[in-house]
This record gives sequence, structure tokens and C-alpha cells, in this order.
Amino acid sequence: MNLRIGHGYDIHRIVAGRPLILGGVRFEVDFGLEGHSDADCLTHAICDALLGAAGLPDIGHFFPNTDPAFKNIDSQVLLQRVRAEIRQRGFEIVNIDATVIAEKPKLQPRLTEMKSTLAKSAGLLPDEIGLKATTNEGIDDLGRGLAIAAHAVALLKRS
Ligand SMILES: Nc1ccn([C@@H]2O[C@H](COP(=O)(O)O)[C@@H](O)[C@H]2O)c(=O)n1
Ligand SMILES: C[C@@]1(CO)OP(=O)(O)OP(=O)(O)OC[C@H]1O
Repeated sequence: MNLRIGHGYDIHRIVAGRPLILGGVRFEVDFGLEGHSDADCLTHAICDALLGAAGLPDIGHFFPNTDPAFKNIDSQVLLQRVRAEIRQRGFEIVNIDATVIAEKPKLQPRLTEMKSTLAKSAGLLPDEIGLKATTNEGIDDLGRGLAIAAHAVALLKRS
């Protein structure tokens, strides 16, 4: 089997006055993430892991942050488009694993919902997605709650 691994990372600054969306799930908190799209850094890291595994350029190449078409776009739409791009090139997703680094909010109670939302967009079963949350233990700007970041890896096989 021809397997290909990819890695993705994204970070977005915390700001007031925007909704917080992570893994396609909205959190009812008084802050959100800055960005051109809905700023869902978890979904962006997953998109980059998938694109990287396929040997393709990153998310900004496909969905430029200068293009008004992507203003406030739901990142689940971007993930669905990334899935289509890699399928067109003969790849199928085997699994995805990701970690969100956030001081707040507590993500653990919503991880199942996030996995299920991401799985739908990626065309996977929920147990083909791994998802964890950790704080940055108060260290640096992530630890001071100034941003939320995510790392992801993805495995593809030739279909
Ligand atoms: N935003 C977060 C961060 C962490 N968790 C959960 O808490 C556990 C302990 O976090 P540490 O940073 O001390 O490792 C972690 O394993 C997660 O289950 C969370 O839900 N949301
Ligand atoms: C998602 C895109 C869409 O324009 O915009 P942002 O929300 O700014 O996200 P980022 O990860 O900084 O850049 C990637 C862009 O493709």
C-alpha cells in the first residue's frame, strides 16, 4: 500500500467580538479567533496535514486570505474542498490525529461533537479521527491565553 503522511500547524490570535469555532463547533464564550475565515485553527491544521501528505501547497494557496470569497467562510467547507482536491489526485484519507493547545475554554466535553463534525467533512468515521486538547501550562503567549493553536497529522493511501 502506498501511504503518505502529512503534518499541519496553525495558530490564531484571540480577539473579542468574534465567535469561537474549533473543529466546526461553536463555543459560547466571550471571545473568538482573528482571521479572514471563521479562523478555525484546528480545521486549518487538518487541511494543511492533508494537503502536505498529498504533496500539495498549503491552505493559503487554495483559499487566499486576500480573496473576499473566503471572508468568514465556514472552515468545514474548506475541509470538504481539500478532501475533493486530494481525491482528484487519487488519494484516500486513512486517519487524522490532532491536538488543540488552548488555555480556555475546556474542550474535553465537546471533543466527541468536534470529531463527528470533522469526520463528516473529511468523509471519515469518527473513530478515524483522534482529537486531544492541552493547555500550554501558562507558558508564553499561548499560555497567557492570547491565542489558540493546533497541530495535526494525516495519513493518506492511494485509492
Ligand atoms: N483547552 C483544554 C485544555 C485541556 N483540556 C483537558 O485537560 C487535560 C489536562 O490539560 P493539561 O494542559 O494539563 O495537559 C487534558 O488532557 C484535556 O483532557 C481540555 O479539555 N481543554
Ligand atoms: C483560511 C484562510 C482563508 O482565506 O484564512 P484565515 O482564516 O486567515 O486562516 P489562516 O490559517 O491564517 O490562512 C489560511 C487562509 O486560507
